[in-house]
Amino acid sequence: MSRAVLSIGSNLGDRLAHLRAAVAALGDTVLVVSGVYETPPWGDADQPAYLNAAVLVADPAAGPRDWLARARAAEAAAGRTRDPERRYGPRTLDVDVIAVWDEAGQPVLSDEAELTLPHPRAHLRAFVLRPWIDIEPHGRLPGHGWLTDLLNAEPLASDALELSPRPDLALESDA
Ligand SMILES: Nc1ncnc2c1ncn2[C@@H]1O[C@H](COP(=O)(O)OP(=O)(O)OP(=O)(O)O)[C@@H](O)[C@H]1O
Ligand SMILES: Nc1nc2c(c(=O)[nH]1)N=C(CO)CN2
Repeated sequence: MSRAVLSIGSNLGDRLAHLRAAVAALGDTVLVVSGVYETPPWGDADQPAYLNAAVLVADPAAGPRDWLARARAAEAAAGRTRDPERRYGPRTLDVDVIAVWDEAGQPVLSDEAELTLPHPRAHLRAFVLRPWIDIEPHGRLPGHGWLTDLLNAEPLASDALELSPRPDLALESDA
């Protein structure tokens, strides 16, 4: 059983619809979806606020590259657009593969440019860790430790105060 945590984010157009489209595109691989958070832009301040969430997915047949391909397909399904000139600029939908575990429950590590695991900036991003804690309160980011420790220490603790839970924006259509 390969398991993965994906981070989804949107700050252009109908942000909630884009997140919902991502969850729909992941189909029955989706085990749990976090709450939705409104988050200040990270890495490039001059853009609108994001909606972010985390999704736990599983598929006995999927390898790490399959999760990347599915992330890209989910972005395409939501009509991903972005400004190619801006590294951390606005986008209709971003789906990142944060971490993958193999069938034995061991974290998959990779330093390839096309798929780096765990995601090389996940430990710096409250907008990734906070939603992930919703669905795995005792989770660990491989190589970095407990999610709650990471989020409770500076500088992420300050960033976490800037995240707004949006319980009014449910992602699962049957929620
Ligand atoms: N864990 C990963 N998840 C998603 N993409 C990855 C990962 N590791 C490497 N990549 C590669 O990163 C490249 C850029 O991805 P993307 O456009 O989503 O980056 P970004 O969202 O602008 O920045 P960031 O990766 O910091 O969120 C992709 O071509 C992809 O192959
Ligand atoms: N709050 C927030 N900021 C970001 C996000 C995101 O999903 N949420 N994604 C980015 C892409 O690299 C850059 N900055």
